[in-house]
Amino acid sequence: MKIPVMEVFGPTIQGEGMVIGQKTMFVRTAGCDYSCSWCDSSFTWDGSGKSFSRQPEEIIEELKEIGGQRFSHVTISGGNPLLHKGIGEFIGLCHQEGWKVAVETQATIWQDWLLEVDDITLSPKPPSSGMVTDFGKLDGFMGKLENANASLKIVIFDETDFDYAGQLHLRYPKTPFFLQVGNDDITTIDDARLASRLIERYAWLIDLSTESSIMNDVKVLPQLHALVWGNKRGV
Ligand SMILES: C[S@@+](CC[C@H](N)C(=O)[O-])C[C@H]1O[C@@H](n2cnc3c(N)ncnc32)[C@H](O)[C@@H]1O
Ligand SMILES: Nc1nc2[nH]cc(C(=O)O)c2c(=O)[nH]1
Ligand code: SF4
Ligand SMILES: [Mg+2]
Repeated sequence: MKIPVMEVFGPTIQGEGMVIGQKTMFVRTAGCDYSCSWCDSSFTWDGSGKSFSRQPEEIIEELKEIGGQRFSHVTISGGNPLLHKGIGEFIGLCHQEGWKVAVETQATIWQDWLLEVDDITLSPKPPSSGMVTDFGKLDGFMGKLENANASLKIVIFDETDFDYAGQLHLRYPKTPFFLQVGNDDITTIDDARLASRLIERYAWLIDLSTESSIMNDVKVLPQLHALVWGNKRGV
């Protein structure tokens, strides 16, 4: 079953969340059921980017062409990869190659193949995104992942987002919980200025977290790739 692919790149490092720093390839799929106001990958869904429909075997070949022997971990992001049923077959092929597989999703659409994923990052969206979380649906989603290696990663832009994250952490206390600095300048090409802005925002988020009695067992992270490469695509 074909999968619409936007870009394949790497090896690079995972810049976010539960396996931050992990050397990995990326497969970015097209299409999203959300339209977050601050989406740093809006080219996957706003019509400004071009995707190609690929069979799972063709994506495996492309990964080998680009990454050679220099990787053993593949991260599937998007857009929302959970829109695509064909990814199940792709994950099976990655495992046959001996590669681990990670997925990034906002946790709005279920596919049974999610249970085959080695590192699952769930990123429900805070109020600043303009999206509204269906908590009932999310409960069902989290329930099915009880025995999986899943984490929650919430992007924070303001104190309302931080309160939303607190609610989520209280609702799912057993799920490893990550707070991530929001990038509020996703178009600048001034990398030095962006890095200093993001470090400032990181300090602000650390302060909020250390002062909170809800956020005790949490990890507070920047987007490492944004600090290293700014808003550059394909890294
Ligand atoms: C582009 S999304 C694709 C996967 C999926 N649609 C999702 O949102 O989880 C990948 C990750 O980037 C995060 N992200 C998107 N825009 C961001 C921004 N401006 N600042 C910080 N993180 C951002 C998302 O919250 C998500 O965790
Ligand atoms: N290096 C790097 N790490 C990432 N972590 C999540 C990404 C994404 O866009 O999903 C991403 C990305 O695009 N690049
Ligand atoms: S859910 Fe992810 S890809 Fe979709 S609009 Fe939001 S940040 Fe972008
Ligand atoms: Mg990104």
